[in-house]
Amino acid sequence: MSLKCGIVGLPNVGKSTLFNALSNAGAESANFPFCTIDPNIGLVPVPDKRLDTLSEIVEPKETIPATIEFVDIAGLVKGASEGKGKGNAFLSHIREVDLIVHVVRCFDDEDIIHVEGSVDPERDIRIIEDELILKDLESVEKRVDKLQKESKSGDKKVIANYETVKRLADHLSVGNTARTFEVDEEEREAYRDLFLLTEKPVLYACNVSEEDVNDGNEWVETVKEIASEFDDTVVMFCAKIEAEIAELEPDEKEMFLEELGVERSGLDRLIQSAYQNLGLITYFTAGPKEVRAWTIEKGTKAPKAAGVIHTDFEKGFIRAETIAYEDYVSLGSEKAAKEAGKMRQEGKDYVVKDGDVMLFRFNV
Ligand SMILES: Nc1ncnc2c1ncn2[C@@H]1O[C@H](COP(=O)(O)OP(=O)(O)OP(=O)(O)O)[C@@H](O)[C@H]1O
Ligand SMILES: [Mg+2]
Repeated sequence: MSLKCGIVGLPNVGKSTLFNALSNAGAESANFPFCTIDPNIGLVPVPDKRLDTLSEIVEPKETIPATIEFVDIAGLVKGASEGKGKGNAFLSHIREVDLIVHVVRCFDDEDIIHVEGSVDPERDIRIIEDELILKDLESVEKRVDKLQKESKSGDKKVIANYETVKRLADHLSVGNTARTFEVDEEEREAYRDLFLLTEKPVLYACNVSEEDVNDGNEWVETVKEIASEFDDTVVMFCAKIEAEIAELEPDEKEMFLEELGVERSGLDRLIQSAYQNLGLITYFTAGPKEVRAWTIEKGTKAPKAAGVIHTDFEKGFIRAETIAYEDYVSLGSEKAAKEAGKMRQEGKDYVVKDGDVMLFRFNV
């Protein structure tokens, strides 16, 4: 399972610099996976200290991190929803993503052209949001027309759906996002399959100057205020620094970060936030051949989690031998955890927890 994050924003705000840093960072992390699927799509490893710790204990042949997919989408301009600047193609790329990483320019630099002529995160966010809303409105209006025709049949369900989408069209047309539209699950059925752009969760990535990378600036505060309204996450980073860090070897990277006075790079924080925002958690498998992080959605039960490794594991699931990450590490080995009674036998209704170290028993 690979969930996609789309990097979205105005032109020239640092999207590609961020994407390149992400891809380089992956290429570097030695034994696994940055793999470029397309110049603009990359599988990026999710940094996780726990995986490194397990690996130090087990000393496997290979260590394999979880990954998420990032897509670098070309800059959107005002009028994109009417096809300006290849807007329609770019907007359709956004349709395919699970999370929008909205890069906002929060740095001043006369040499770097800003399409709107000045730095103003509030205005910039609004421009992008408006284009997404307009595109959604277009899809919803088509649905309104279709359901209006169909509702002539007198079918109660169709009429109810028609009323829902009409209400949604009104909501969007005054500049609101689909996320703030109040509906219950049944009503949402009327338009769920439209995959509206403004229903997707957003993570704001504030691109600041080198000087502001530790303390931020007023522009970042503005973005935080906007984001707080919908509980969206804000991550601050400097694309320029990240591009430099991505070129470094892992030990050089640590030294560089220490000099900067930060523990994790902006990129690492961004990847981790994206992962969390997608509602994803990690469980581990740990053996001499490989120590590996696997991605599941929060709330996944053991058989389905096993199915991420192999469909046979799910079909023939018997039980999962589970050790919590903390127990594994504090006791120092699988064997010690087992002897201390910390290995649990979990059945098919067990909801897998973040950090569980698991061994699946199954028959085929
Ligand atoms: N934090 C920063 N400080 C200074 N310069 C930066 C910073 N981030 C990016 N830049 C510079 O801004 C310019 C535009 O960056 P980039 O090409 O990544 O933008 P983009 O959003 O991908 O643009 P487009 O939408 O046109 O593809 C580059 O010259 C880059 O080096
Ligand atoms: Mg670009």
